[in-house]
Amino acid sequence: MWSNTYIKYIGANDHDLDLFESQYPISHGVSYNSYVIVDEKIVVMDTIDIRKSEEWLNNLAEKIGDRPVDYLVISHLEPDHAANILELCKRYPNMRLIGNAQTFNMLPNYFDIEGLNEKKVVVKEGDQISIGKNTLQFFMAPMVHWPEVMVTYVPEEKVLFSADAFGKFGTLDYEDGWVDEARRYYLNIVGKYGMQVQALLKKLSGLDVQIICPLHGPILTENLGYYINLYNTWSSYAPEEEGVFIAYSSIYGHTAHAAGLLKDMIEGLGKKAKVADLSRVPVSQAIADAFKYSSLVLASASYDGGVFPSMELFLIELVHKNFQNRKVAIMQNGSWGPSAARVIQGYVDKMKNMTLVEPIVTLKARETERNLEEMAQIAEEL
Ligand SMILES: Cc1cc2nc3c(=O)[nH]c(=O)nc-3n(C[C@H](O)[C@H](O)[C@H](O)COP(=O)(O)O)c2cc1C
Repeated sequence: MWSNTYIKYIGANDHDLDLFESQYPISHGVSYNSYVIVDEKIVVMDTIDIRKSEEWLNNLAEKIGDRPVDYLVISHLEPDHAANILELCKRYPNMRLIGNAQTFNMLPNYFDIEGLNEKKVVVKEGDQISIGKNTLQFFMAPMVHWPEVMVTYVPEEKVLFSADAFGKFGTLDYEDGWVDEARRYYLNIVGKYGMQVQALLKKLSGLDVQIICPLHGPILTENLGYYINLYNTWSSYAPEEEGVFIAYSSIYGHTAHAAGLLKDMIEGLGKKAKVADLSRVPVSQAIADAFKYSSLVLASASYDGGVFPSMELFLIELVHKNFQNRKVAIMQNGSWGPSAARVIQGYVDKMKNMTLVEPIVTLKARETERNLEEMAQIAEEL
């Protein structure tokens, strides 16, 4: 793990949590990162999830020995980073808490901290605090993805403490190439707030950042342009890759079969296509793939005069995450009164700048010759 003369990692891996934020499956766990800056003052950069308090307190003690903590910087109050604020206040009664006005509005919702008024140091955009050889400089990042979020820059080390930005699922002892789990993390958790992320990226572009210390996932030490470009793509709702994501919901398998045929047709034209069964793939994965590719196919069985539930959940999430700027095609299946397309279209209408590729394909169980012709047509146009 990267560290330098002043900045030390004191976080912990969680290999056992099943669902992050009670909804995202994390088969390779997650890390809760926390850092201590050991300078003339000792500064802790965020605490940690309650599940790893003991390990974190031991890590901190190992780095600072008997020296007391002077400051705790609170980047935001989400419990996976803030659960130990009260505990740290008890251990270090003279410690000051650094946050912004909104941090201190919200802090009493979580903890009763004795003497909070004397402990708090309220910072605003651009404020600086000297801690010895180094300086902490604060930049507000409201709604990335909580209202009180702020990031901290240490100009002397060219290090950015980026809060949840540039984070990912997966523990630090699991190597996976970063991008897939960072995409799933970003688009599901922060995806709705593209505009606010764009504002933060604009602010950061004026800083000489060479190291990014996020609150989940590895410290980023090289090739930062790659990560920043991806964040720029994701937050501007642009596709990352030309290709078609075919998301289907099927009860008996006919729609699944048609989705597979469409994939073959698209690939036959030399284009990239990926298929996902929405009843089996986690919706967070399907959301990440929908954002990754330039075109989306929504294919579903009809269900009780509407659309199959796994498709409806996916559509609700797409709208919620501000999904936009894509080509979209619709396929419905219904053996007696097809109703899926009407519902799907209602959701697509709520998304910005979507181009519907026609015709809408209606299957009545098995695909017909006519269906195959229609599918060939949408394969061409996607
Ligand atoms: C509970 C239930 C409700 C259904 N509701 C409808 C419906 O409203 N309209 C319709 O045409 N078919 C309905 N169907 C039938 C399926 O949509 C139809 O068999 C379709 O061809 C299934 O495609 P699949 O093989 O991809 O699952 C329903 C099936 C079930 C199990």
